Amino acid sequence: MPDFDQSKAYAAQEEVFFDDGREVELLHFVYGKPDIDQIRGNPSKVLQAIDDFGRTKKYLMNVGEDKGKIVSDLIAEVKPQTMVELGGYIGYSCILFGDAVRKAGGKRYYSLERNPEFGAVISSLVDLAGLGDVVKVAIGSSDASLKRLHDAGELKHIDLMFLDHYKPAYKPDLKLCEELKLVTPGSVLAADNVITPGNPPYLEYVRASVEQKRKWLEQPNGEGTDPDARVGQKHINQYAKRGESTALNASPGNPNLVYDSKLNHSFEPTGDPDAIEVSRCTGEESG
Ligand SMILES: C[S@@+](CC[C@H](N)C(=O)[O-])C[C@H]1O[C@@H](n2cnc3c(N)ncnc32)[C@H](O)[C@@H]1O
Repeated sequence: MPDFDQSKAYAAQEEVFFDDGREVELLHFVYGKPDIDQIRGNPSKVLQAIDDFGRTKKYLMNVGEDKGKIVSDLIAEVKPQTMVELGGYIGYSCILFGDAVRKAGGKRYYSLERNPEFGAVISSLVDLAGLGDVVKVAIGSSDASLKRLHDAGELKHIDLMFLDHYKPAYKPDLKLCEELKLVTPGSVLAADNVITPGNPPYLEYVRASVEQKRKWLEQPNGEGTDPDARVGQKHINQYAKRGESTALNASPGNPNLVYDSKLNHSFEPTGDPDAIEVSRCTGEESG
């Protein structure tokens, strides 16, 4: 793994580091750039402008260049027709990966974002980057959006999924995708922040054997809809401001799916160590 280039570090994360007006401030910053006409229609230049804000103004919870490269390389290899991200924020990963999906010959990049203000920022910057033909932003809780897109027949299969939203929702949302047959053998998952802040329940699930997953499913009370206590309370509290429900869907998933799962070490845009877990669904055992 290459070292982190400190000259590219984002500003440090503050106690309150999102949903404090900085997302709209970012829009003014980007659209106020003297070279805005060169930025229009150019995904790399839009990303540069966002990085510029993150480095010189305020921290932004973007995937960043280093971890972003792991997923961009995966897109070039997997060549997904359909890619879904859970958690879009201001559109950094959406623009980086939406552009990579288009270059790899893919058709659709769905960005699922719960906060409507953030969703509006994503749409504005995606439009600025000229990616409106590939990207579709879906506003709402990820599980509700997955169900809605599936039930409408719009989302039939997920070739590659980037998980980067509410940490306790990674595992239940994956299980929902399994149940809806959106994730099947051939699907690939890339999960962000599995070290910072960490996500033990998700890692345990994608690394478990089919036998273990069948045993968990047989447990009398199931897993319930409360966040797993192993995911930090600090992360859970961050989303309390809007009074959004933290209840999780209780899908049984498909325990018969087999994953080949590997940790890829890298860095947050601040330089803090983090990793992306890449899990390839390689098969399905008969039940
Ligand atoms: C870390 S940020 C995403 C960063 C983005 N993927 C990037 O790298 O540019 C997490 C985002 O997930 C959103 N979020 C949290 N819980 C969600 C849920 N249940 N459904 C959809 N979005 C959610 C938050 O509003 C926030 O914008």
